[in-house]
Amino acid sequence: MSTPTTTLAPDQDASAGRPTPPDGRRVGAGLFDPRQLVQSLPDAFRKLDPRVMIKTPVMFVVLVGSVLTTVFSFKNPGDWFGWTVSAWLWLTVLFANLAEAVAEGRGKAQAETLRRAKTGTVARKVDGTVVPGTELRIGDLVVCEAGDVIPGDGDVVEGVASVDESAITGESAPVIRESGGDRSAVTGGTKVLSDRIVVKITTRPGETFIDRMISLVEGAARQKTPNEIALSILLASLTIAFLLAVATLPPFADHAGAELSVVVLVALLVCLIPTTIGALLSAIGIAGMDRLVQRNVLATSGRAVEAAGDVSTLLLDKTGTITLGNRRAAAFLPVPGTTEAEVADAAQLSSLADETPEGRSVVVLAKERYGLRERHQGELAGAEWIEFSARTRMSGVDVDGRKVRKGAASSVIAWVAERHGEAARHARGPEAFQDARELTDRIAAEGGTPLLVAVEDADGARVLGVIHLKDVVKDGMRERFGELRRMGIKTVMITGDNPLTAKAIAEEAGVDDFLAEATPEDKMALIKREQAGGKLVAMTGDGTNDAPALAQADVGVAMNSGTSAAKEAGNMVDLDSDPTKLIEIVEIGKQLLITRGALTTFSIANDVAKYFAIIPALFAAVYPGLDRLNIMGLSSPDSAILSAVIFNALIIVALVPLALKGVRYRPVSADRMLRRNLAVYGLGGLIAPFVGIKLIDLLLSLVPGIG
Ligand SMILES: Nc1ncnc2c1ncn2[C@@H]1O[C@H](COP(=O)(O)OP(=O)(O)OP(=O)(O)O)[C@@H](O)[C@H]1O
Ligand SMILES: [K+]
Ligand SMILES: [Mg+2]
Repeated sequence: MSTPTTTLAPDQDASAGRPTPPDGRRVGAGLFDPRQLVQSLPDAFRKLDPRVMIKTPVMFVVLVGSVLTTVFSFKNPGDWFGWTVSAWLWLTVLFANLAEAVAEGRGKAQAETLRRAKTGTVARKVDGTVVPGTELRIGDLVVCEAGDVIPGDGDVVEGVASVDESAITGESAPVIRESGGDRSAVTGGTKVLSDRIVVKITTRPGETFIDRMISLVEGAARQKTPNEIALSILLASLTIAFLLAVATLPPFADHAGAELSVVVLVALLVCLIPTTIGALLSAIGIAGMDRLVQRNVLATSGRAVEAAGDVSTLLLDKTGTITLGNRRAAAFLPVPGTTEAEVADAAQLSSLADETPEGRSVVVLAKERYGLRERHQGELAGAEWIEFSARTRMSGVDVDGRKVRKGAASSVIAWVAERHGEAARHARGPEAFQDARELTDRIAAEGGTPLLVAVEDADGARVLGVIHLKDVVKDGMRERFGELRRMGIKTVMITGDNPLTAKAIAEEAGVDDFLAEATPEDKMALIKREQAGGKLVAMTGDGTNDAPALAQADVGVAMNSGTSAAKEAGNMVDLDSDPTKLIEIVEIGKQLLITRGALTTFSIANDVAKYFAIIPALFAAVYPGLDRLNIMGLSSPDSAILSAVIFNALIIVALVPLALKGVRYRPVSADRMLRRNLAVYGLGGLIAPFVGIKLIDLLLSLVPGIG
């Protein structure tokens, strides 16, 4: 294993915890540029293919209507009305396709950049053979050195290196990838900047992370989500109902002595069926995915994004998510009978090989405050290092017949108790730990993490004192959790820390609940319990330990810096490896659902008004009394029908920016949001056409020959 030539410490993973702008939006994201409409025009025409159109039944009906009215117009070439209606019906279909094309267009540029990262890598296998990156198989071991582009996805099995992941994250600062830990996954297409690593390939060529990212941002892998399918069925049913209703009109009109042309019937049908939402539905879904991509989150399915919108329980890690995560040693506190320097010395000794941020901070504090110099590995030949694990909650060293341990109070006390057996000096049993307990409880009550330091030597096993680890709750957490609460989401903090510390931090941060001394099994059990109560659960994770829970959660966000297992198990990956992102993901999911709901409401409401424009127009000649329904006072039957058709088409384009950007979103309960949106978009949907159609009618009446 080569030593890293970079000075970047592993916890300085540059992307982790990168500050996002206050509103969570990257510059440029969500902005709508009218030029996109023009750029997407060719795609909009391509989508006129009936095999593509049939996937949106509402718009397919409009397409058929356009063909019918066009055929009719060819038969009656002198009928300007038929031609105009046909033209606007074609525009309606085109506008719908345009909405989808614009939504897709935003991912295309990103896909292009990604493709560039992919082309032509070669892989050097450990056995010395060189093969093209496309011929790698799962399990192959490849060597990557400074300057190499990593040929495929995998886990580092040997070495540590700094890697430039800007090809996928857009972030130029290098990150550390190393074997063994929760930072072992590497992505094909990223570049090794220093050192040498051996990577075990975990995905087949063509199915790599970048391949998946490309199909994702291009929308190629997009499938309708369950909610979209349900809504599509509703829209199709409405369409069939209106189709039947319109079909009964000719006999009825015949009977009354009125004559209804194909053009008028098609125009009526198109105005009544929910074309607005039919046209915008897929754009809304794509835009939701895109909003996630803009924040460097990749969802494997639209379903995951939707689930994020329905989540009612959020599991958040304490360290690094709610707190800053650089938990540092702040003081060494001796129990009566030992000195501070003794505690510092033992603490430092136990931490010399402890690469966790906590371990390194202990070494630093002992050096700074107590002038203890770092002992070199050479002086400690024969030492057996005990690495920290979340399960044992301890770390330490066995050297020169002396065993030193530091760790969570319960673990260290158990370790000492196991050792001194019947020794006289510990005859008081658990009470012997009273002094230590008092110290740890005091630290924990302030939200600090106490680590007990203990030794076993010729004098027996005993607790020496306590290390006070300090961590700081991130700014603005209380407000964020307040927002989540208003949305009706319960937040649960999960930590391996003791219950007292957990309680103090939970109170300070304002989470609803906490789970202390949590093992991976506890996490899993918690998720299952919440789900059994019919709730959707979201969580983040990075370790192999987290994989089962990530898979079980409805929304499992894996950190890009984490292990391949975690990334495989979750249904989202955060390229920035920022666990706080989960909160934004939920907001994006909610916004997606709300946007879809709002535009559906608007669509159905705005069709009602068209009724009042068209029905009186149809029967004005035979039933003059119906003219009372003509509350808009439209100038003529032809103008009324045409105005309604034109409005019906234009409203689609007018709403494209809203569909892409999402409706304005505030953290309130789903109930209040629903009521508010019914009021705004329902009422708006009712009123807008009255105004719009009247205006168009006025404009049309200026054209000679109409009205
Ligand atoms: N380097 C270490 N050496 C010894 N003990 C440690 C070390 N780091 C942490 N501990 C102890 O182990 C406990 C569990 O740590 P772990 O990292 O699993 O959870 P955590 O960081 O407290 O919470 P989170 O789940 O949010 O990461 C800590 O509360 C602490 O008491
Ligand atoms: K309509
Ligand atoms: Mg931890």
